Amino acid sequence: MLSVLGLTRDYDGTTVLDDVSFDVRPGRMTGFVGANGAGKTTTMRIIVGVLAATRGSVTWGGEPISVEQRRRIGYLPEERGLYPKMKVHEQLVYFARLHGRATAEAAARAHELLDRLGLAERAGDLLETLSLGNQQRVQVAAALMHEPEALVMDEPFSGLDPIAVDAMVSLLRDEVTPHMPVLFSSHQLELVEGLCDDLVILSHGRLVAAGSVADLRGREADRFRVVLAGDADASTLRDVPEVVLLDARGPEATVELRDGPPEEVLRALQSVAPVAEFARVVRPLAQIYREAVQ
Ligand SMILES: Nc1ncnc2c1ncn2[C@@H]1O[C@H](COP(=O)(O)OP(=O)(O)OP(=O)(O)O)[C@@H](O)[C@H]1O
Repeated sequence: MLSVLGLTRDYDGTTVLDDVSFDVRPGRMTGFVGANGAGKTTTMRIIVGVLAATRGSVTWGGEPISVEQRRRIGYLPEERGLYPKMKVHEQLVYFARLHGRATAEAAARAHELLDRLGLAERAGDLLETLSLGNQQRVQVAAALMHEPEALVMDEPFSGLDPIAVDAMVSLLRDEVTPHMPVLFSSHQLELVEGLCDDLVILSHGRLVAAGSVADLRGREADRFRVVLAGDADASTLRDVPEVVLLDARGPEATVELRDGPPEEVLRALQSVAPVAEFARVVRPLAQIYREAVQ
């Protein structure tokens, strides 16, 4: 497990990251979200070791992270870091060689990754001749070239079209092993929602929420939407002792379960009126996010 403990970073006396602690659990995708300037890039840079913390630490497996461990992280930097005048395939091999990979092995891996990302035909082209979205795909391939043991990716999906996002998501899913912690920042909440298991939310340099998406949603796990059949008035559900009626409009209502498993509650509701629909309310991630940063 990769963890940050009490991370704090000051710039010229201004604290931009304030006592931030969270875990990036292995084998799970952790989405890292927060408004512009919240401190995500700063945190990621500290994790990979290109920026020093003012206070706090980064650990891997419970021990302070070593230089060697940091080399085994696949990092996608925000500022990107490819050579515009170098050919795509050559460039990927070069990055893998920097990580000590043999040339033949690196060449095969580069072909495989370019193929997975739909860029096989561009292998021999100069990077600068690719569209920005395609350069982004090459950047992701570069981060994966040395078969990293952890991934830290700063907005890997920004600027990608939906097809490219799908290819990237599928590639990441294949690359993530059960031992691999993965942290990626994004402003695309629907994407994070579909992809991540855990979520870390920063606001103004402070941690406001961290945990599994299921847990963060679970705060309202017992909230159900009820639609009564016909034009029955849902306000009559006020008399059902098993629920608290939160909202009623025509035949539709939102209720919170007070007592008992959902099947029993449904039976209690049906004793008042025929029920056409009874479904747990799942809060969209965007709502969890807005509530957390408010
Ligand atoms: N080199 C620097 N000198 C001074 N302030 C900096 C420096 N780098 C970052 N900051 C400040 O630190 C704060 C956090 O920035 P950071 O880039 O970590 O945020 P972020 O969450 O990644 O934002 P974004 O979503 O826009 O990428 C911002 O207020 C930024 O202006």
